[in-house]
Amino acid sequence: MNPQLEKLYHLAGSSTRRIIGLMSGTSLDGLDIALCRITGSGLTSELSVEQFATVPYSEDFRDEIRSVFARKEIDFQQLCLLNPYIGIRHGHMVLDCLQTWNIPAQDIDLIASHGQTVYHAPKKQHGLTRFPNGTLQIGDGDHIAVTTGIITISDFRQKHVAAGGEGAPVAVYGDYLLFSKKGENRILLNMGGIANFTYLSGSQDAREVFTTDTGPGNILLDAFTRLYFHKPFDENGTLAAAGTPHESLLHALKDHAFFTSDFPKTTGPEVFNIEYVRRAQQQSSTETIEPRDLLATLTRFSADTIADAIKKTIHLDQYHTLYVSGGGAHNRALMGEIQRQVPDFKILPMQELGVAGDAKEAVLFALLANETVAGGAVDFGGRQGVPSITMGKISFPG
Ligand SMILES: Nc1ncnc2c1ncn2[C@@H]1O[C@H](COP(=O)(O)OP(=O)(O)OP(=O)(O)O)[C@@H](O)[C@H]1O
Ligand SMILES: CC(=O)N[C@H]1[C@@H]2OC[C@@H](O2)[C@@H](O)[C@@H]1O[C@H](C)C(=O)O
Repeated sequence: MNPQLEKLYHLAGSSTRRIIGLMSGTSLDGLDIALCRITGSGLTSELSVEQFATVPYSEDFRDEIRSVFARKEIDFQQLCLLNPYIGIRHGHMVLDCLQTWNIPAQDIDLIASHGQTVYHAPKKQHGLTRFPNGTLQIGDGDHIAVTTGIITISDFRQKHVAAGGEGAPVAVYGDYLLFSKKGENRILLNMGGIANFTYLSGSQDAREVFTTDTGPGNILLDAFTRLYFHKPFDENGTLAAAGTPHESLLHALKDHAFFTSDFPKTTGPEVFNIEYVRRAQQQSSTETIEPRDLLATLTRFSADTIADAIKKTIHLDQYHTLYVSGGGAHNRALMGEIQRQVPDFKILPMQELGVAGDAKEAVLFALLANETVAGGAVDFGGRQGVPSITMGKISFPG
């Protein structure tokens, strides 16, 4: 037997695994690195986060990615080169963290790498009937494995697409295994560049699980804060809080097919970008709006579309607790607006469930890898959007 395969075989049979989850999302703020200890698999998985760090991307690295990010037309050589380059850079970021944490690479069983999404094209968005849903994550797993010497599982979203999904949201699998609780209806809202949520029924029945993207989270707020205030994001939402939302612009922003198409659905910066807002400004004759008022309007846009998606898909006559994660949880203007729209919900930070909100997505990829080697497919009842599968491709270091 190939010794690497043998190693993996033993790993699959052992009771506990140490897995590093890697996530770099649509905000391009950096690489989230979560070292997790996972015991068991499936609904009996027990996970503890031993270490967590976000390694910020340098402005140069961000610009390299931006040159191919969510663009229909790109320099193809740049994409070809970024695929190994991001893998190698991510590998080195892991090694640097391990050194800081004083943990030898040999003590790590697996890396679970999401990669960098560069383009997301669900059918509902591209509209080309002869093509399937499409999504592309780069930063190849072979390069991470060879750079770190650690078996790497990567490219999770393709199996989801192959099984009929849109390639996202995939956090739902880990959400269900780690955070569903008998007797409590939970909504786990993640506000990164794009916002999404998972609904976990208090029945704990996997077939009642629901997940969808809702539209923009921070992505438009970041873009206009950068443009007008030369800062990476609207810290704590203070700029938006100093402005006044503009109703006709808000109306124009919501006038898009994404918001009327059926749930579940996914989206990305291919749709929600600066040009999207500029078009809505033209449509509502608000081109000269004050930057703070624009941010206040965009904050309402995110909050309204998040609350609308929840109200349209979940029966609100029952008691619900909403747990928030992702960078948007730090934005008080956004959080305040969401609470105003679902006044009966108890809103708590993800931390209450034992995982820090900023670490959640990286942790969930570690859990997906754990399922790939030691678990199996949970039966979500063939429900559209949550295929019953395990995901990821395995890369050996040698
Ligand atoms: N203190 C803060 N105040 C306001 N916003 C914040 C704060 N800290 C982080 N953010 C926001 O969170 C963003 C990063 O969030 P996160 O890392 O969850 O996104 P992501 O994982 O890149 O996106 P996605 O989940 O869509 O892939 C920042 O770009 C910023 O907009
Ligand atoms: C294609 C892609 O990378 N989508 C991301 C993005 O960021 C948030 C939202 O859009 C979500 O659907 C997804 O990530 C999370 C981790 C998911 O798949 O659950």
